[in-house]
Amino acid sequence: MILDVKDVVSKTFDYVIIGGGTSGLALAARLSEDHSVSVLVLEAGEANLQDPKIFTPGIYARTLGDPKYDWAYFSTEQASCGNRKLYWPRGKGLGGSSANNFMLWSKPSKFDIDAFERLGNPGWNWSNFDKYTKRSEGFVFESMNADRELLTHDNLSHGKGGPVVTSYPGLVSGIEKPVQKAMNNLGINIVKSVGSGYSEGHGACVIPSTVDPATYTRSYSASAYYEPNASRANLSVLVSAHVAEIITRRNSDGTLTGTEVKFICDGGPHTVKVGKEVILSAGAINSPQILELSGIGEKAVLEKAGIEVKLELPGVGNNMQDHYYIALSYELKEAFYDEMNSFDALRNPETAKHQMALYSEKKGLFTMYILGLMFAPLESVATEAANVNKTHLSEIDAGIKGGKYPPGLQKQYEIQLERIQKQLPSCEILIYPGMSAPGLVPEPGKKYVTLTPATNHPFSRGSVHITSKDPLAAPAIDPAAFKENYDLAVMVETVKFARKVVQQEPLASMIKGTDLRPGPDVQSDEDIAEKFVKLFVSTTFHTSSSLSMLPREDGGVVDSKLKVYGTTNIRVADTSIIPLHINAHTQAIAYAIGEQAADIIKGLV
Ligand SMILES: Cc1cc2nc3c(=O)[nH]c(=O)nc-3n(C[C@H](O)[C@H](O)[C@H](O)COP(=O)(O)OP(=O)(O)OC[C@H]3O[C@@H](n4cnc5c(N)ncnc54)[C@H](O)[C@@H]3O)c2cc1C
Repeated sequence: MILDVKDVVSKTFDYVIIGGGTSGLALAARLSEDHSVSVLVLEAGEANLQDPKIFTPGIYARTLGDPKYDWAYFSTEQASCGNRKLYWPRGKGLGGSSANNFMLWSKPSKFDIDAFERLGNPGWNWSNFDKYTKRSEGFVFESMNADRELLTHDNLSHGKGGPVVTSYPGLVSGIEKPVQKAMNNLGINIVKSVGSGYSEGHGACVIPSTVDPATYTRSYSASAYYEPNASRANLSVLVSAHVAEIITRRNSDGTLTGTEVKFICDGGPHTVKVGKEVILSAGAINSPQILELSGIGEKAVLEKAGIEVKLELPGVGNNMQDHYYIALSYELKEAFYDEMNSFDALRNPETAKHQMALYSEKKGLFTMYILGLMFAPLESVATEAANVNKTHLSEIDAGIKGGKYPPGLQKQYEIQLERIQKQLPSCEILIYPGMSAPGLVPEPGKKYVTLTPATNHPFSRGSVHITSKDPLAAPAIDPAAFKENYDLAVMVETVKFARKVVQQEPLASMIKGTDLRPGPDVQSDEDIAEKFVKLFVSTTFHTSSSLSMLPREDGGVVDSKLKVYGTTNIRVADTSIIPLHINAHTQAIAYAIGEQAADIIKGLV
C-alpha cells in the first residue's frame, strides 16, 4: 500500500528498494511474495496511478517534458553533436520509464545476452534471460486484429502468464507492409519474429507493445506488478520520496554495510532503517548518482563534489552506453489517405475528440501503436560496409593493439568486433505512422510516415556523474555520442539506406517529394553527418551500463549477484547493470533484471 511518510520514518524494512520504476516494482512484487519479509519502495515521483495520460496509447508522448512524469534531463554539451545539449527523458513516478516509454516490446539476439556471461557474469545468459522475460510477459494474440498476414509472431518466443500484457494494435496503420516490401526489394528478409534470440531472426518484422487489448491501455510496471499486489501487508510504497544517500557503516574487514536510507519528503530529510538489504533501482542516470552521493565511486569525482570517499569504485557512472536515432519524415500522397491511418490526425482537436469517443468502444486511432521495425547488420544496409569497417574498425583495432583501452573495455570491444564479423544486426529502422521529427510541424490535414534509423552497438562510452553534493541537482550526463568515428559512419549508412527504402515500390509511389529534413541538398556522406546526423540525432532513451556488472578489475561496479563491490548488502537492479549494450529496446530486459534480481536475493539461483 502507499504509506504516509510518518509510517516510514525511522522504521525498519527488510528490503529497501530505491526507485519504483520498471525493474524496481518487478523486484518489489517478487520479493514480497514471501510474506515473512517486509519490502519498502521509495519513489521520488508521484504515484500517477490510473492516469489517462499514461495509459492511453496515442497520447503517451504528452508526458514527455512534464516534470510530473519526466525528469527531463539534458546532456552536457556534445561536441560531436553540434555542441547541443541532448534532451534526456527518464520516467518519474511509479512505473518509472515504463510509464512514459513508447511501449515497444523487443528482445535482443542470443549472442548479445550470452556476452554478459562471457564478460564474467555466470548465470547471465540467453536461457535465463528468456526464462525471466517470459515470466514477466503475458502476450495476448487478439483475434480481432484483422491482418494476420502482417501480424505474425512466434508463439514460443513469448511469455503467456506474466503480468506485463503485450499485444498487437487494434488498428493497424497500413504503412508497415509497403515499407516491409520496399525493404525486401533491397534484400532485407521479412521475418515472422525477432524474439527467439537467434540470429536468423534479423529482418523486417512487427513487434508487440505493452498494451492490454482488453482495455487498450498501457501495461506497465505499476499496473502489472504493483497494483495487483498493493494490498499485501508486507509491500509498502512511499512516493514523493527523493533518496539522497545510503548511509553506511564500515565493517572490520573494510566493507560497507547499508544501514539507513536518507530521503527528502514533505520538505524535510528523513531516514528509514535497512533490515537486510538496500537495492538501487533508480535507473541508469540516478542509481550512479545515489551511489556517488553515498561516497561510493571514483575518487576524483567525489572529491570534486565535496563528498567524503567511503569506497573507491572507479567504475561508478562510467562505461555508459546508449542507442541513438534520427527521424526522416515523408509526406504521403493524398490518394493513399483512405488506406493509411496516421497519428497526425490526432493533432486536430475535433478529430482527437471523435477518436476519443471511438476509443471508449475500443476502436480508432487510440488503439493504434508503433508496430514495424527492421534490424540488420551493416552489410545488409550498406554497399560501403567493407570500407566503413576497414577505415573505422582499424582505428579500434590499432587502439587494442596499442593498449589504448583499459582491459575491461578491451574485452567488450573484442566481443563487439566478433559480432560485427558474424554480421549480427546493429542497425535498426523503426516505422512511425505519422510525422515524428523533433522541430518539424505537420501541416493540418496531411498524413506522413517517418523512418527512424537507429544504431544499437556504439563503441563510444559516456559517463554520468554528480557535480555537486546537492541530491536534488541533476547529474552531468555525458553520452560522448560519436566519440568513436565508427558510430557516426554506421548512422550515416543507415540513413542512406532508409532513403533507398523510400525509393522502392510500393512505397515510392505513396510518397510525395523527398524527406522533409534534411532534404535533397544533403547527399554526400559528409553533409549527412555534419548537416543532419550531428544536428538532429537523439538518444533512443535506452541508457545503460553506468553501473556495469563486470569483474571489479574490468571496471565493474556490481558482481554477477548484483552486489556492489566492497559492500555486504547494497545491490543494483536496473538497466545500469547491463555490461554491454544489446540490439533491442530496453524495457523487456529491465523487467528481466528485476525478475532475476528477485531470484538471486531469494537465494533461488
Ligand atoms: C521516452 C522513453 C521511451 C522509451 N521507449 C521504449 C520502448 O518503446 N521500448 C522499450 O523497450 N524501451 C523503451 N524505453 C526504455 C525503457 O523504458 C527503459 O530502459 C527502462 O524502462 C528503464 O528501466 P529502469 O528500471 O532501469 O529505470 P526506470 O524505469 O526509469 O526507473 C527508475 C525509477 O527510479 C526513480 N528514481 C530516480 N531517482 C530517484 C531518487 N533519487 N529517489 C527515489 N526514486 C528515484 C525514478 O523516478 C523511476 O521511477 C524508453 C524510455 C524512455 C524514457
